[in-house]
Formats: sequence, C-alpha cells, structure tokens
Amino acid sequence: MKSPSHSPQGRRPDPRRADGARPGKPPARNPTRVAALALLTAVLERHRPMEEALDALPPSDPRDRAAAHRIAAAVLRRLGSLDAVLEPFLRREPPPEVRQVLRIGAAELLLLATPPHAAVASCVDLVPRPFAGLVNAVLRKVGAEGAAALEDLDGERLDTPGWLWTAWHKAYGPGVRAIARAHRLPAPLDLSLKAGTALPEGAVLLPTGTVRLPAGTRITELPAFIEGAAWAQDAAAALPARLLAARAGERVADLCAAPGGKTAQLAATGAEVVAVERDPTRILRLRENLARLGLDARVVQGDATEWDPGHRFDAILLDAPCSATGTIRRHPDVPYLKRPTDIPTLAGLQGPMLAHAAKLLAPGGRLVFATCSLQPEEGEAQAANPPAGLLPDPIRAEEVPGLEGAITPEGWLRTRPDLWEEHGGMDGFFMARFRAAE
Ligand SMILES: C[S@@+](CC[C@H](N)C(=O)[O-])C[C@H]1O[C@@H](n2cnc3c(N)ncnc32)[C@H](O)[C@@H]1O
Repeated sequence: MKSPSHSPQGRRPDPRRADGARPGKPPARNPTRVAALALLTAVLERHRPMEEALDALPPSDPRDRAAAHRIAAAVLRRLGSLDAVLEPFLRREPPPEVRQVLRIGAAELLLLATPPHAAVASCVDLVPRPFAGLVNAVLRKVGAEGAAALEDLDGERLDTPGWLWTAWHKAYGPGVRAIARAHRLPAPLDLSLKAGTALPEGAVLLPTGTVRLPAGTRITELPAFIEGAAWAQDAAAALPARLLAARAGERVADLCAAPGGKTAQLAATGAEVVAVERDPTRILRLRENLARLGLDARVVQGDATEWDPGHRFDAILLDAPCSATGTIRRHPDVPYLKRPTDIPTLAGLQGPMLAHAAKLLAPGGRLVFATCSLQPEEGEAQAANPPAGLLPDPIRAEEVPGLEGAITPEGWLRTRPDLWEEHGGMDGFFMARFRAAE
C-alpha cells in the first residue's frame, strides 16, 4: 500500500522547513492569486485575451475577480521590469507556472503594496511543493532589494516590446517615452452620458464632453449606469461619432459596430442607425448594450467589406478592426497578443473596407474612418490614400476643444495615451473625415 504523502519524494514534509511551505494538508490556495495566475497563463502562454480569460474563470466573488484582474494587469504593465528585477535571483529558468507566480509576487511586493508576508506566503502556496523553497527565497530577496533595483531600470524601454518601441520611435520620435510612461498607469473610468443625465458624484467633465471618474471606479455601482443612462467609453473613443455629427432623421451606418459605444452615441442623436457587425457573439453584446440604454438601432450581421442594403447613407462611421495598440492602458495584454505581422494584415483589410464604405455614401455624405491604433499603417497611411470619390473634410479646432494640438496638418486627428496627461490620458486613436463628391 502506498504511504500517504504530500511530498514528491514520498516523505512527509518536515514541519520545521524554512521554505515557507506549510506541512500537512496542502494549503488552501488564495482564490484571487489563483485567478491572477490563470489570467497570466492565458495571456502569456496561450495568447488569449485577458477579457476572454476573465469570462472563463469559475464563478467567484466579483471582488476576487476584480482583484485578480488588478494583479494580472499590474504584471503585464511592468512585465519587462519585473523580469529584470527577478533575473539576478534565478540561476535557471523556472517552469512557466513558477515564472508567472514569481511575477505576481514581485508585482505585489513592488507595485501593489501588498504586505510582504501575505505576498510571499500566498505565492508559495500557489506553486507545486518542489518549488516552494525557490519562490520563498526569491521573493524574500525581491522584497529586500527589488525596490532599489526597479528604480535603476529603464522601465519605459523594458516594459515595451521591442517591435512596438521601434515602430513608435519611428512614428513619434522621443514621444515614444511619454507613450510608454502612460501605459504604466491604470486608465480612469470614462463615461458617455445620455443628454440630461446628472454628472455622477466625483466625476470631472472633460472639454470634449466625456465624464471621467478615477481608475478602479466600479461602473455597475453608479446610479447613471444602473438607470441605463451611461456607458463606458474612453474620451478618445467618443470622438469619431462626435465628428460624424449625425442629425435626427439622417440615415447613418455604423460599420464594425460591436460592442456598440459609438452606435449608442449615434442612436442618441435621433438618427436612423444601422449597426453592422460580423461577429455573432459580439452582436449579442451590442444588442444587450442598446437594450440597457433604451436606444434604438437596426442591428445587422454582415461583413463590412461587402454588406450593401441597396440604398445610400447620409453619414457612415467606419471604426475598423485594428491592432488596438492605442488601448494598451485599458488592455495591457495587447502587447503580448499582437505580433508585428498583424499590422500589414489588418491594414490590408482596412483599405478595402474603406473603399466599400465609400460606395455606400450618398452624394455629399460624410464618412469618419477611425482606428484605435498607434500604428501609422492603420491610420495616417490609410487616410493618405483614400478611395476614389472621397474628398478630405478636415477636422476643425472648435470641434475638439482641448485637443487642437492633436489635429495634423492634413486635418486628421491623432490622439495618444500621453495626451491630457494632467486629466489621466486617453486612448490612442486615429480619425479622418471625408465627404463624398456631390
Ligand atoms: C474596433 S471594434 C468596434 C468597436 C465599436 N465601434 C464600438 O465603438 O463599440 C471592431 C469591430 O469590427 C468587427 N469586425 C471585424 N471584421 C469585420 C467585418 N469584416 N465586418 C463587420 N465587422 C467586423 C469586430 O468583430 C469588432 O467588433
């Protein structure tokens, strides 16, 4: 008969061990850290989006999930720096699961102000027994020496994957550092409100109309959200629909519409809105969001490169699928999900989409092309080569109060995460407006 044992060698663990692992029954693993480990494993090893991994977590207290997300996001924001701090304390590469736990522990100790004992003990409990001693020893050293080491690093460079650094340096010169710095901070909660909705307590009204609350605010607890009068939308993400300036009664198409932040803005004007989206799962979210807000739009499942309802539109919003590198503050997993080869692939889709959208526009109609990307191939390069029949309709300073400096000489709008730093930044977007020839 096999003797009962919890140790890999078939011996009972020594109750006096100095590695932090407790003897006897396996320790109860902390649900927040277990979930944080699952999120990091999904993103860094399986290259799955963090939101998808969050949805796949077993049912748990929403506060545990939020805390797990906070830890995983902190690791992803400072991944290069955390690895550099860990490096001198590791003689060889640990298994991937142990590496993720060490990153969690280092983030808790150096970035999240978790009490050292709790950070170390909960991380020790997360790894298989043979690695408990290693995790305990390394994290104790990180606790003692890590803060000084972190300060000496070039974190902006280390926390930005090389291909993104090179591309942003080429596009924005020294601005790459400001962009990288902005990516370190959790983004505030930005809301769009239905007209006449009172400003939530503690909110700031930004010059372009977005309402901003501090990072970490729980949207589901806000009265305006509960009443169906508010939706989450970054300050930059609210600009494309604003620039389209839809009017009541106009025929408006929102191509690539889910989850529907911009559809909601367009529908709130009283325009007749058709929202086109290819992905059936995302269509469900789009419908749910419109229903929650009590806003009306016709939702159509279709491919924006070929959808044609047989009539023309007064205004079209094309919020094209892109690499989403402008949203890294809100989605710190993006740098670890995207590859350099994604950029030409997506740019190769955006061109034909813009060309098809142009064909759906009535004479004199307006079109706004937008992407939430910092890569010029997905913005400036597209607008510089518009399809036949589209004329430039430059964005004017009075349309974007406080962002006049983000208007390019061509009349496009280029936002970056380091803009409005004093207000808490904004997503990186590109927007260009056109008119169809009369
Ligand atoms: C940037 S997101 C749109 C965000 C949305 N406009 C909003 O404000 O909430 C791009 C969307 O395009 C959809 N999409 C991708 N390829 C598409 C295509 N060929 N036709 C229609 N929709 C597409 C994606 O599923 C995704 O929902």
